[in-house]
Amino acid sequence: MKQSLPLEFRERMKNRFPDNEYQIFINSLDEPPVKSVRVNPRKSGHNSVTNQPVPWCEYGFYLDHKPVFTLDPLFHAGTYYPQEASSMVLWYLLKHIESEDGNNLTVLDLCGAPGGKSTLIASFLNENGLLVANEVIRSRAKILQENIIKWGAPNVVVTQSDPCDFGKLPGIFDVMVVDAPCSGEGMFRKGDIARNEWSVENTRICSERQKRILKASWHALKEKGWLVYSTCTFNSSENEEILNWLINEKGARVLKLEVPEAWGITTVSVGEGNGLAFFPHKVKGEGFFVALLQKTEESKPVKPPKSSGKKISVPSGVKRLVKASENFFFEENAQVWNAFPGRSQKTLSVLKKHLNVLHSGLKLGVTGRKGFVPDQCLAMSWVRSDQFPEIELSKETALRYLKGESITGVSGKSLGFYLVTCNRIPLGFVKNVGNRFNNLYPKEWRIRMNI
Ligand SMILES: C[S@@+](CC[C@H](N)C(=O)[O-])C[C@H]1O[C@@H](n2cnc3c(N)ncnc32)[C@H](O)[C@@H]1O
Repeated sequence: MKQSLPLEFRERMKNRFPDNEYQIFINSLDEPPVKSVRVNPRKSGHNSVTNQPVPWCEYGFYLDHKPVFTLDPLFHAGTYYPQEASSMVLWYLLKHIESEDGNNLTVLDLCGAPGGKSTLIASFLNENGLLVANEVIRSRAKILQENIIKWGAPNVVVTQSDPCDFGKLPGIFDVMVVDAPCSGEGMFRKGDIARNEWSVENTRICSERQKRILKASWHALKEKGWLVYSTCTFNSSENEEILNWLINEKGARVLKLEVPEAWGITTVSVGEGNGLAFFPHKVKGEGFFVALLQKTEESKPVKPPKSSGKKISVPSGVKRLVKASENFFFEENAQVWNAFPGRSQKTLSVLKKHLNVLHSGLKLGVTGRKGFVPDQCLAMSWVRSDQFPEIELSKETALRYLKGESITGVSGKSLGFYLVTCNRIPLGFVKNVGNRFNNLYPKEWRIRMNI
């Protein structure tokens, strides 16, 4: 039995709908949440995809039941991401931007953890695009980093920085996604936490925080750049009011978005355009609000720092680890090798100057006393070349591998590193040391659940 809805929330929502619709809306908040996943188009093999597509996102699917994701090796392999269906509408907005500006975009996901929107953007961008996935809270930034690595895209930078730090990077992003921390009214079906934490005062605090985040980072958007602003809440102080504030304070233009009626999305007029509101009694998804805005102000792009001019010699064995290695630049730091898309090298140097960069591109491995040790990031990457022999594991053995156990029952293999797979999808590395296969799966990613 869920906790009852806050009285003041009910009062506010009464004014949004006619009487009979209000009751249908309220009843819908006691229904179980809708289950959905978004698959990774660069890694096949997801076994729970249904024939019920999410209409506004090419790779989104509804599920009839919620599997225990932790017990599915393909979840750990980054073949899909459990994502709430309404928030996948970001795909539809990115399609709109693509129709005007193409797909070679530099995108910032400012409030990124745990990574739902970031992995969606990483799937959307082509190889010339760049995503900066940021999260200000350190522990959450680590989760974002893990999910990004599992997804396998080479053109992503993960940062842990305050929105103010992005203000030091004028005119750098074509698109900025601000999926703002909010009062979470749209999550009322998911449990009691959002209901318990809700208060009128909290919606006010959230609204102020949202303005602060936007004010601090606005400079980072290019002139004519796009802002995707979203929350998972219904109240206007965190939605329409924020858009009006952006119109008045920043001269932003709110786009008019057309959506098919069959989707059940409500358009809410703001300025010369509209926001899209997702009400759970009308759409198959949770409560959500999103709008697309365009910056009209001038923003002089920041100059990249002068390159050190230092050319390093990259061992051919390192280059061979990556497909189309000519498109990457390779860096070595304290014996750790990293590859990053050459086209975005200058942007990366700007980011490194002002932000706390946790991850950039593709960590290949470490050259130690006993030779090169490949990194987990390489196992997960979709630009890894076929340099490592594979060992296919059953689901049971794969789960034991993901718990950190060493692999047994494999014989007749030469010494060295192997990529272990399940359904031919890579999970990580093992090293055959003769009498056993050492498990190289990162300790902090291990499954702790009983299997
Ligand atoms: C709605 S969640 C983001 C969800 C994420 N975009 C996704 O799709 O998985 C909002 C995020 O904003 C972060 N956050 C909280 N306070 C913040 C602040 N003052 N500035 C920037 N981000 C903040 C939270 O830690 C949280 O990860």
